[in-house]
Amino acid sequence: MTQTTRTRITHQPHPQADRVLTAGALAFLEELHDRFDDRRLELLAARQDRQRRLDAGELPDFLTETSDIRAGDWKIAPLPDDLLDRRVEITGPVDRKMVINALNSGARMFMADFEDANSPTWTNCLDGQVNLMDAVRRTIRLDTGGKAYRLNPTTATLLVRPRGLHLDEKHAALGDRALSGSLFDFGLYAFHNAHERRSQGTGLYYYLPKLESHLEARWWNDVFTFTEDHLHLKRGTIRATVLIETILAAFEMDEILYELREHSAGLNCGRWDYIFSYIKKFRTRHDRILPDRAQVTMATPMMQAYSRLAIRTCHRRGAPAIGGMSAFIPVKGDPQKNERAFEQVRVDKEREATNGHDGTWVAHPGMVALATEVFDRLMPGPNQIGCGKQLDLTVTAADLLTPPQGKITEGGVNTNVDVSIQYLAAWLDGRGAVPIHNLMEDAATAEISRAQLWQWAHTEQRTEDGTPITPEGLTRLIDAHANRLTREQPGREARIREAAALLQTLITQDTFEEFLTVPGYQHLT
Ligand SMILES: CC(=O)SCCNC(=O)CCNC(=O)[C@H](O)C(C)(C)COP(=O)(O)OP(=O)(O)OC[C@H]1O[C@@H](n2cnc3c(N)ncnc32)[C@H](O)[C@@H]1OP(=O)(O)O
Ligand SMILES: O=CC(=O)O
Ligand SMILES: [Mg+2]
Repeated sequence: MTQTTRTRITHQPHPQADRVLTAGALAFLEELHDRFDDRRLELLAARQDRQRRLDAGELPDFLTETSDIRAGDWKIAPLPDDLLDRRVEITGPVDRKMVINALNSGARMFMADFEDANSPTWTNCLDGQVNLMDAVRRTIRLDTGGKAYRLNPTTATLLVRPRGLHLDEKHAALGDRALSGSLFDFGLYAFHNAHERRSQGTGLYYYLPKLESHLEARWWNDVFTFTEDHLHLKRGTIRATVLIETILAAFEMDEILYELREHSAGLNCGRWDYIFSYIKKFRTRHDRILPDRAQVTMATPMMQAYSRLAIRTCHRRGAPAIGGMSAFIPVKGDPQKNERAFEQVRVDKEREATNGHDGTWVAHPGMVALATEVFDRLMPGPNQIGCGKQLDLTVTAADLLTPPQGKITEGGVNTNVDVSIQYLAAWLDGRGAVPIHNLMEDAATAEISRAQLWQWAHTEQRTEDGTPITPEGLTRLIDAHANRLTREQPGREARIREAAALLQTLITQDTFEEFLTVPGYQHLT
């Protein structure tokens, strides 16, 4: 254990810790912690209070106390030039090779992810900061022996997604409290890159994950304002796109934009966490059960209402509404499956562009050209903010809350077990995004799988053929899948058993775990 200013770093030194955890950077993190961490914990407690009310039967609705904000005529601050055209955004973990590949991918934007796509090991989190510092300075390189990675002359604009409010950085503590993962990721990127960014004529651009209310947006806005003052940055140097990826935030889109209006760069439809949040918030309600994960597509009325409302809300406020991630990725060695994957992505992107989204997300460089072609064809200008689409739309609470029709199938149950074990095993290995059955899987998609298993077992659902879904039955299924996976993946038995044990606890315990990454983090070094 080493003592550095007031912050205790409780892990063996990272080889580049001297670059990242400088005295100045730690002092800044301490300022953020002292000013904002009590409020963060209060906001997390407020989430629990809200959950208790939902468990008692309350349903979300648009807030009465903020109706003047929804009715009012206001706009977010004008967008900087480099955030006007965001037609294709690639996302990926903060791994060095991925950062270079994503910046070179031809996408307009790259969201470097400390959240869903990152397994927050100490190494990954500190490596990520080093990689971003080098990317901002354009010195990032990698030689793998077989290949030399360098930045192209033209690269994507960088956006950074810090961890959500629920995650701690357990390797850095102040007093008896771990630092907030959000403030750690946000603060280090801001501290090390603000002045470089300013000298390059641009700003610090972020994505904010998993917000559940406009009060959480207010917290982030206060963090931004303090940071700008502290680092002597002009107001609005920091701009953030908020992911609308919880069912509760869908009822507060205007309010979230309003709170962040000096710092906003719009909203994004984070569809996977949105589905997870719907399951989580209504976990005990028999009238809100979702069918198999594969059936909850963006074409369903509930998901269409959410995406169209995001577009309408953003465009009334001069803000971009970015679409979401199709989980289809290129399929190697099977041209037919590959063609189907591209077709799925094409349909998804055409739906988004036609509805009025101003850009979209792709998971893989192989999908950049396709998504760009769709948006070039259907979005002639840099964005669709003034296009008038969705402006006459009315979305009711029922539109957002009515679950899509569909079935729970034996295949759906098996897929959820299989994907959950495989993803957890990868995450525990330090990989936060992986291809499984030719789909991109990350923390958000895996959350859907494990949350469905808990909900189906605890609300006594049956598959379409009448088989009851029970904790005991799921335990047997987890064992069977774990046995098969250990045979298929020699050398990984211990990890697969660890993942299976974690999954079993998550889905058989009486209480629903808020995030799988919270107990999972206890297993990570
Ligand atoms: C719900 C949400 O939050 S979505 C946002 C969070 N999720 C993500 O960001 C997932 C991003 N995608 C990925 O991580 C990856 O595409 C995966 C894990 C799904 C698949 O990765 P791989 O198995 O490595 O794919 P594949 O082998 O086809 O990669 C081919 C090349 O593309 C690169 N690549 C693949 N995906 C990406 C990406 N998102 N960004 C940059 N480079 C990428 C690989 O590094 C590899 O490079 P190389 O040829 O130089 O070695
Ligand atoms: O972060 C994105 C999502 O879909 O979840
Ligand atoms: Mg998400």
